[in-house]
Amino acid sequence: MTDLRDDYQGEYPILVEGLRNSFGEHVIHEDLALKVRKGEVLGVVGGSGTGKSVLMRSIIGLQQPEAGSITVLGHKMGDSTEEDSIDLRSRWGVLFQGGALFSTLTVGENVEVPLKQFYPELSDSLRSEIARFKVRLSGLPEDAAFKFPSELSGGMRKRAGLARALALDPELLFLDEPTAGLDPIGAAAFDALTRELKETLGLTVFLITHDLDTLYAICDRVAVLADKQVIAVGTIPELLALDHPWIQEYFNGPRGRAALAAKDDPAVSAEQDRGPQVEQTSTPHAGDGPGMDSSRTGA
Ligand SMILES: Nc1ncnc2c1ncn2[C@@H]1O[C@H](COP(=O)(O)OP(=O)(O)OP(=O)(O)O)[C@@H](O)[C@H]1O
Repeated sequence: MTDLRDDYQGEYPILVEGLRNSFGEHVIHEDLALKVRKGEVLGVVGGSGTGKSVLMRSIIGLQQPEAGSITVLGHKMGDSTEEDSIDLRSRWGVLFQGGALFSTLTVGENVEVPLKQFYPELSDSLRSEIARFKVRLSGLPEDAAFKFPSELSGGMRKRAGLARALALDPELLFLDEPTAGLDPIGAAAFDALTRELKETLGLTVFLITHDLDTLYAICDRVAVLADKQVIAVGTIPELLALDHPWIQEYFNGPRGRAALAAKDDPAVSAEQDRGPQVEQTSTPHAGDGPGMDSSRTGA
């Protein structure tokens, strides 16, 4: 297998341009563009059904787009040889909604699945040792490796899913609503773990969430999906400077204000305030509402 791990030096490990997805008459994305920066946690938000999961599935090759180009770690999706696309798949990890663990396998065996698939030459003992390490890395006690998913709490199952996503030492981590269904303490702990792993492992994280606390706590920037496109990308203060109605309602509504009030870490706040200028990635059109012209995108 070709090893492409060292050949990517670019600024944007994920580049999406002109993306179109539809199911029958139902157009989900039209001319959607997005650039994910290396080493950032990018939050992806949008109303229900705006196509956040379909976007993620398109990026990781589980959804064949009708048009557009998607470049991941310098490789154009769809253009690679079979060997290269297998190699590419080993460079990202995915935590799907609900964890998607195999219920008949223990946690450790779940983590071993991708190891077996991509590195069949590993001995059983080494594979099992790596799996136990990933389990611990995800904040679970080592004995969790020997338990079945049904024996774990929801929060522990999420961590088990994360352990599997980290099995191959990925450069990119995709998380689809990781804190959904967790109690506030469990959700905060998962957020802290995500941020810590991102820092220590140098991950780039694509994070779909409805959780405002998560956005405030760990996201470097947030991309907003609406009207079939990514209508804006920026730090939360930058997004708040736009007077798009959905953005205002989302971040400035009662829940948004509560999340802001709950955010008590000044370091996170300072980091967000220092963030880069907001990018407006879509072409403004009638549905974008007032304030989405390019003269208003800078915070
Ligand atoms: N395989 C499919 N076949 C038909 N329609 C689909 C398929 N997958 C997704 N859709 C539709 O595409 C739209 C976008 O779905 P998607 O799951 O990406 O939304 P989302 O933004 O992630 O929503 P939520 O926040 O509720 O999870 C929805 O209307 C959904 O019904």
